[in-house]
Amino acid sequence: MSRSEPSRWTRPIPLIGDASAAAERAADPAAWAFDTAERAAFYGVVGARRDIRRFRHDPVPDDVLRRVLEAAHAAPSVGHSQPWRFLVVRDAALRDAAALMAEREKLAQADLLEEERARRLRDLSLEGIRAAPLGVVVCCDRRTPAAGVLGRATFPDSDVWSCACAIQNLWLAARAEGLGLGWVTLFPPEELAMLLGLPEGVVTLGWLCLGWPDERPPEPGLERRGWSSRLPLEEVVLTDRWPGAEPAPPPSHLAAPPPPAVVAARDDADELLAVPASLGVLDAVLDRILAVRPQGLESGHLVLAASDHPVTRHAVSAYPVSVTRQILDATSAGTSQGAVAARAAGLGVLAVDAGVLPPESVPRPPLPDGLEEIVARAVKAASERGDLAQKDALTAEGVRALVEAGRAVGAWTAPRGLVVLGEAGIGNTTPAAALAAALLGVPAEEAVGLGAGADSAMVGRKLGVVRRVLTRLDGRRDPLEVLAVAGGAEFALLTGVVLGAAEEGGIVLLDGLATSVAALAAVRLSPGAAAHLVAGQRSRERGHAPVLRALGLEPLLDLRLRAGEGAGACLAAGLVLDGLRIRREMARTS
Ligand SMILES: Cc1cc2ncn([C@H]3O[C@H](COP(=O)(O)O)[C@@H](O)[C@H]3O)c2cc1C
Ligand SMILES: O=C(O)c1cccnc1
Repeated sequence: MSRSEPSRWTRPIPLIGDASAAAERAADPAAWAFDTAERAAFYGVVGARRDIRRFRHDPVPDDVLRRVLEAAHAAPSVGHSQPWRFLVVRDAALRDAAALMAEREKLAQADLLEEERARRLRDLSLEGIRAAPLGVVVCCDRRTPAAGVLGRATFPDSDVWSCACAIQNLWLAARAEGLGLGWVTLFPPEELAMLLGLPEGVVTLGWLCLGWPDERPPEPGLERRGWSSRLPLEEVVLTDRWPGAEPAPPPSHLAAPPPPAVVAARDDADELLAVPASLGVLDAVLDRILAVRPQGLESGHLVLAASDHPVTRHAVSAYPVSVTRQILDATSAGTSQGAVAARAAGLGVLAVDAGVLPPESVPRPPLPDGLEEIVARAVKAASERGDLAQKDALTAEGVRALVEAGRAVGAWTAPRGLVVLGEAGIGNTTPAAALAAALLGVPAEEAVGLGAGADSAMVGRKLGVVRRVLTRLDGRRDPLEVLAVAGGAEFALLTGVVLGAAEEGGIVLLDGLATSVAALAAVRLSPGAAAHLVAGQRSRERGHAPVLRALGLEPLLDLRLRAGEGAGACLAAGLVLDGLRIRREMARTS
């Protein structure tokens, strides 16, 4: 293919927004700083901010007031919600009433203190409320439901913190202007709200006295009066974990990609002649892949693990057990849905028999480089199988052997490209649901789905089995134990594949629920594995979405598949390989 292109295209500079280039940012990460004198002025203001208690009567010019209020309004707020309202109180009668309220509260609180502290509190001057020409009451309008504001659902009080940030901005701006500010919170909040006529759902953060200061204290007043003193920085800055906290768990030998690799992948993407992140979810996935594997990927393998499941004796699948053998044989013949999808995406196929009866009728291409023997030994070690309801799916020894065999398969596959996971096993959506419920700590109903086509009576039986497994587990979450009690051979093997591939710096592409729970078990064993995972799709199976959420992964495709065999992951693999090719071959700018 001959392409004529200039050796380098010029970088399109956006006419709005951030015009900086990744190359500029890399050349001098500190270039966004203010100059030395400006920084000194800023720290000067921060260091000279004081809580002012004595004020002059001179009026504050409107333009100065506007500037400090603009600074307050420039504060950060949760989800950019701007929950603050600044009530500027000029009415002397209102200020008198507020001062009286604060004085009463001060005396009431002093009565509760021991004598020395009480005397100091009584000495605290609240005269500023009357004397300062302005009161600014910062109110927080809390009437927006927390769930509707980005970032507030988990920290419902972050709207009030935003208002505190506004107060700090106002305070620093006031100091820079030479104004004094005193923050008074000695109010019963409901009384202050009543005085100002605040509606239900609007709260105050106290009263700010604002005016020209009639004192210029070199250090904080409470410090000067010996109320307290500034702690040394070393006492308030801690490292990593709270002193005396439980020692951190031993670090997993797998680590997420180092930050420079993540930034390098982003820098590289910035050079493309394309709208930044134009490929959306795919671009985010490509960035993650290239952070782990800067050299990229051009092909890969579908690792399809298959196994029988004694749980089928409880009538939990709409299909006979013999179908598993058919899928595996069709995979060997290159004609199963998963095998064809793999071929279409340019992937090789490793069909792994983790315990399927009867013996094959189509000869299975043996696994390469001694993996066949490793897997066969593990399958033998894991020959004791259970029905989940009464007996654990596997023994602890069986799980260990299968994980280790999977690890060898992953380690072989990862250096050769994408590691695409697939599974086959009639009945396996029941253990998949049990694993999901156990690892996520959710009830059976949130994990059990229709599988290959259950009716409601069958779903009821699946629920019954999963509940019994969860009862037997009794809250235990150790991943290897969970795999033994609630899993099955292909799950343990695929968990190992994820670990082995991640240890080799590979990228693992997940399919449906079964492959994703196997990956979740791997991540619970070794959190660093998470950086190596890509969610190919979100399937229709009930428990799949919560498992992907727990893995922190956004799926590339959402086609309501219920295919298994890695078919969805292969479709996604095509997309990923195309995306990587686009990154490699498209025009770059400088
Ligand atoms: C013909 C056929 C081909 C499949 N290929 C994958 N599965 C998928 O369905 C099975 C799990 O669903 P359940 O738990 O309901 O049995 C697994 O083999 C899975 O890979 C298939 C299922 C069938 C019937
Ligand atoms: O979620 C899946 O991958 C799935 C669903 C139904 C049957 N087999 C697999």
